[in-house]
Amino acid sequence: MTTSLSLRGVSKFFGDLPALSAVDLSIRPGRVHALVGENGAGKSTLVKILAGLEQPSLGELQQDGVRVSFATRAAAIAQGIGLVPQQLSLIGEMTLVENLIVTQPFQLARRRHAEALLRRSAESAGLAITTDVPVHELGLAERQLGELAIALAQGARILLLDEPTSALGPFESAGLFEHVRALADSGVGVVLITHRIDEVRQIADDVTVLSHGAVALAQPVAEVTDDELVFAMVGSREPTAPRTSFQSGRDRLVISGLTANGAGAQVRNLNVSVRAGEIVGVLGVAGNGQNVLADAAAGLLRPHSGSVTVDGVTVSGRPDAAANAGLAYVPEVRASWLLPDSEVTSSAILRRLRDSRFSSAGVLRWPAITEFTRAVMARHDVRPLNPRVTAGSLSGGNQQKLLVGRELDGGAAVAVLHGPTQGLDLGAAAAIRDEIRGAAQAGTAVLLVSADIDEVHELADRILVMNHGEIVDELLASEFDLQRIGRAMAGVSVSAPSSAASSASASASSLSSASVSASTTSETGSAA
Ligand SMILES: Nc1ncnc2c1ncn2[C@@H]1O[C@H](COP(=O)(O)OP(=O)(O)OP(=O)(O)O)[C@@H](O)[C@H]1O
Repeated sequence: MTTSLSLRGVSKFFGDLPALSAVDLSIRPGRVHALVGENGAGKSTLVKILAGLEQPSLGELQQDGVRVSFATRAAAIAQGIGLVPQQLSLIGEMTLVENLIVTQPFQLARRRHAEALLRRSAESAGLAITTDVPVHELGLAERQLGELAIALAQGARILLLDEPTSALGPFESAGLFEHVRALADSGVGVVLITHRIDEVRQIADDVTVLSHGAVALAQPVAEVTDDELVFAMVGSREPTAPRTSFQSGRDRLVISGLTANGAGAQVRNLNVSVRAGEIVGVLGVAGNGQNVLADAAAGLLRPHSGSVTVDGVTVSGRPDAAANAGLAYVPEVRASWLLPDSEVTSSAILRRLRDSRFSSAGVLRWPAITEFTRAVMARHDVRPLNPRVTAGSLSGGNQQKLLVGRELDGGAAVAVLHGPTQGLDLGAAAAIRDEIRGAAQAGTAVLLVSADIDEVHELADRILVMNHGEIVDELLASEFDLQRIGRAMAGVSVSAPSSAASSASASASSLSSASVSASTTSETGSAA
């Protein structure tokens, strides 16, 4: 059974601030509707209204042409509205089956029934999921597919996907889109929030651009050009500064013989050093140990063997020592490094609690903290510029700007950045890349772990490729070769004979097309 869902003249105010203004939008069976717009444009708010998590201040929802209201998430689920939120919502200690049961405890009291339902829903959509381990042991891509399977098991006929690909590499994104396309072809209506124009082209039938809460453009994708989309999203901007060439400095981050276990992955015998002023990019299909490398480099994981030093100080397994040695860290999951329920001030000084400017004799100095927070927010364009709002009320992109800004401010010795621009719009991503270049210019050694090949291409002086927990290839920026990187990411030996290379050619060509169109995005981002 199919269903359509629309918003008619919907506005949403938080206090006096309008997050949405008189928005019309229709989601139709069998069609994928892309929702794009700058950070803070109102995309997540719109999706939350469709999902029953927020109520419109004005206007109405219609399902199959009839006025409806979803007072709660459960009410929307009952009407077939599935949601995969931006911050993944699964409970880490539970399996996917248990996560499904807690959403519908009455209907799914029997575990065997819930498990069969989840498996059946996943299989019918071709999703490979693991149902018998706690969710925190799954990689991000697997969790995303798990959320999708749960939405289907709940009977979703409309799927709301809030930036499902922001932390995924091109392989996982392509895989996810295949499933989404198949679901749409079976009659499901899909809303996809994304910042990437190549993704709009790849999968969407219709596109709506939100700008400052209002609809700036709404058209079938086939009838709109990239330039029109970019202009509707960002207007016009100054070009970003190119990276000046890297002058070799001393080793600041040294990882020697590192073997460690982390969330669902292992790294083996890694040797990486990053010099002052150097940006080393790490690429790999998600789940191949990049997050373990990043956590270990930040001192958060105790390795089985090997060590991590920052300016000669051993920091492995010692996050305090890492912070004292001047290590900045932006983890893949930003929620773990911010305090969403507290005012932005708390998140801004989280890593500076012992700074004498902000506390003395155990007493916090709030005027200084508030002033500092306001300055961080202003410097990094975090909106709204109000230190008193909770960090969790900031849009996803503004949370990311706060986090990256907080970490890079103050001249770090080493910066370990995992997906620093994920979830950012073109302008904000360009600003963060400028900050990363600026930090390197000032002598910070940067380890940049990213799923975004274009970003690594644009920033890195050297590129490492990871597969199955090992570094399988290393290239200088001047040796950048997409086919070679694609083969290494796909686990095909770099010096593979042509028969093996041809088996990887499908992945390499999908990589290539992802990147060609993605480079359109970043070029427009910098040129627009
Ligand atoms: N619960 C809330 N309380 C106060 N303001 C909020 C709340 N939720 C959202 N906002 C504000 O509404 C505006 C729109 O936010 P929203 O999260 O919808 O943007 P977005 O387009 O999804 O951004 P992003 O791309 O960064 O995720 C922002 O200014 C945000 O700060």
